[in-house]
Amino acid sequence: MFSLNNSTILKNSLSGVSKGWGQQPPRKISGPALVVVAAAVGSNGRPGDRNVSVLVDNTVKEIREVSPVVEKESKTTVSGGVGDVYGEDTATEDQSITPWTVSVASGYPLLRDPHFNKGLAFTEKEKDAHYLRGLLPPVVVSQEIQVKKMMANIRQYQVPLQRYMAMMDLQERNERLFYKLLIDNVEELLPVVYTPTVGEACQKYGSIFRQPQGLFISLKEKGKILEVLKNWPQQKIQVICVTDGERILGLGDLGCQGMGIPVGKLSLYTALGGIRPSACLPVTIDVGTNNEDLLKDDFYIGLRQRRATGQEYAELLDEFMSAVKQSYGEKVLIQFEDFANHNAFDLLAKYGSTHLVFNDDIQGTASVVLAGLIAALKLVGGTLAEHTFLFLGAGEAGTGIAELIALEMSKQTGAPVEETRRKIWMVDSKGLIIRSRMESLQHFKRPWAHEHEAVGNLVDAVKAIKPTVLIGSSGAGRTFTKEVVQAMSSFNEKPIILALSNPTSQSECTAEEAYMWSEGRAIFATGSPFGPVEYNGKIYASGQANNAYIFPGLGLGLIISGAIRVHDDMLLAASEALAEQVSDENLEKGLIYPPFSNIRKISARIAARVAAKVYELGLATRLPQPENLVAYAESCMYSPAYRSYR
Ligand SMILES: NC(=O)C1=CN([C@@H]2O[C@H](COP(=O)(O)OP(=O)(O)OC[C@H]3O[C@@H](n4cnc5c(N)ncnc54)[C@H](OP(=O)(O)O)[C@@H]3O)[C@@H](O)[C@H]2O)C=CC1
Ligand SMILES: CC(=O)C(=O)O
Ligand SMILES: [Mg+2]
Repeated sequence: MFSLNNSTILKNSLSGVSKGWGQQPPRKISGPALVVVAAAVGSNGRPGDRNVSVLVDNTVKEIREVSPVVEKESKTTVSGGVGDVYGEDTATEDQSITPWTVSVASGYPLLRDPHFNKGLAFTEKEKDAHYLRGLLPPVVVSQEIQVKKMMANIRQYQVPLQRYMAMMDLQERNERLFYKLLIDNVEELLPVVYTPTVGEACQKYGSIFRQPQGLFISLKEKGKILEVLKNWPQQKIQVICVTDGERILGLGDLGCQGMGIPVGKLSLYTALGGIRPSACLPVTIDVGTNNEDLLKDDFYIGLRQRRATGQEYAELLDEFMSAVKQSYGEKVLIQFEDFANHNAFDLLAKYGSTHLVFNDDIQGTASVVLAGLIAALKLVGGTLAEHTFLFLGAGEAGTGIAELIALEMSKQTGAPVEETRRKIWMVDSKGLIIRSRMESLQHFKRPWAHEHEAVGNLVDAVKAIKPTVLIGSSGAGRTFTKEVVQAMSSFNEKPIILALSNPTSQSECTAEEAYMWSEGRAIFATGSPFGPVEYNGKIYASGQANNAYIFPGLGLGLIISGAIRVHDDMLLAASEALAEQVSDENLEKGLIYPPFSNIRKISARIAARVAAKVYELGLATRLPQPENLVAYAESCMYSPAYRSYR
């Protein structure tokens, strides 16, 4: 679909084109939306196709108008007197028809277009101007009433997945209302559109699939990715979130069904970071799956083959990265999400110097955890370098966080990073990472292999290392046992314990367990949200250590400055900006993150700090630098309020 704002047809009136149900005769309009739909996927360049010129923002653009193949054969009329213009009713199952339509987005199609639909909020004037009379009941309601009604509806669903589906339905029906709902009720709806519910949605994505919400690029599209990108209705893309579905949260390989993750992340880019929805493109690269259950599942939506690896994988990714740059330019931000670590680090290293890329699991998580630690120091005292860190899980999240902490320590103390890394220890599935294991370690674990005797499990590692900070990033649930938390609490007055793994089922421990086993002393945060906990008559609220605090603001900062590369200093800037948003009041409650209810203000501040760093590093292309970056960032943010249609 081509969505053309404030457009007027220049030439080639659409009168020769068949009209679909409820479409109006062709006419000149200056309304909200001239939408020309050419949804004939796979029908490129057939005889009968022609180009149509339209005026978009004072520029003449050519679009391809696709002819229906069976039009000539379908003169019959189906019962009820409705002309079977497209032949779709009379065609037999073995005849081909083309699913195409060309329409002006008024009348019925306007109600079916999620970008422009306002539902019951169309005004009387709009109903007249846009052929909506009779298509809607007489009432005209405000967006606020619509929000109230939708929230009441959503709250009636007890099952989280039903809430998720209700939100997705809304997004496909009325995009602005979806974002208004999400922005105004962010703390309540974040767990619905994001972790933990999005995890279950991905597991069941095949069963609940209704409408494509992003681009599926599989091995079948090899050699054609540039064309595939053109099938997406929007062409002014600023942010892409891409996954290959191999490490979806802590749920493992979900193949093509990982699509829920880029869709969810990008809805946060809009709701939390103010990036226009039409500028966001969710992508799933499908190279197969090694998940046997999915391969056997009738409802699985992806390629039914085991994962392609090596050159075949690399070539598809390479074609994708080139096509993206060619289609959207140098400054499109590409966020890698939930790739398995054997690809994630390599992709980041490979494209980090040629594209504006960012790995959320490695870098975004690092930035959010560092922010939480900077805030936590106000509660426990000392500098970063005076603390000792132990990670359970030495993958993308764990080693990414560790590296940023070591970098920040190095900046603060002047000591080389090789030295500051020694304050950080890691346990993986084989025990403590130590020098004697060096030969067998993946490259990203090697900097963390310190001299020590072998330690086989977490509780012994805690007792041996005596960390002040324990961070869970293993994806393995319930690994912070009573013994582990009690050991941490035996030598720390206020142990800092972060259980980062998602979704809730994979959390290293629950909030209740953390407070109970530490006798209320833990400074605790989790990747997925937990409600407040009462222990010994006192209420404890834990924060959410999730990269959702960082990537929307970081992305906004990169975009408003026209950044061409991501640099570690930008991650540090984002951490500092986030840590500064933690108030004394938050800290008094034991919270090391500010509430999500303020997230748009927080994102604007993060964006401003990141943009300032982009300018400072000479990586900005939007010149001159705005004087007040916070105000500028706020002014650039998407608002979901309805627009008035002429
Ligand atoms: N809160 C947030 O914002 C974020 C949370 N996460 C979460 O972090 C988790 C891990 O993600 P990521 O780092 O990308 O995953 P990786 O697969 O890259 O790393 C997982 C690591 O955990 C280790 N591990 C797995 N099981 C165990 C176990 N039972 N005991 C000890 N170590 C174990 C693995 O060991 P080995 O190498 O030996 O196999 C590996 O080192 C996921 O649940 C994810 O949802 C991720 C990003 C952001
Ligand atoms: C939050 C996130 O990015 C993850 O769990 O993978
Ligand atoms: Mg992730």
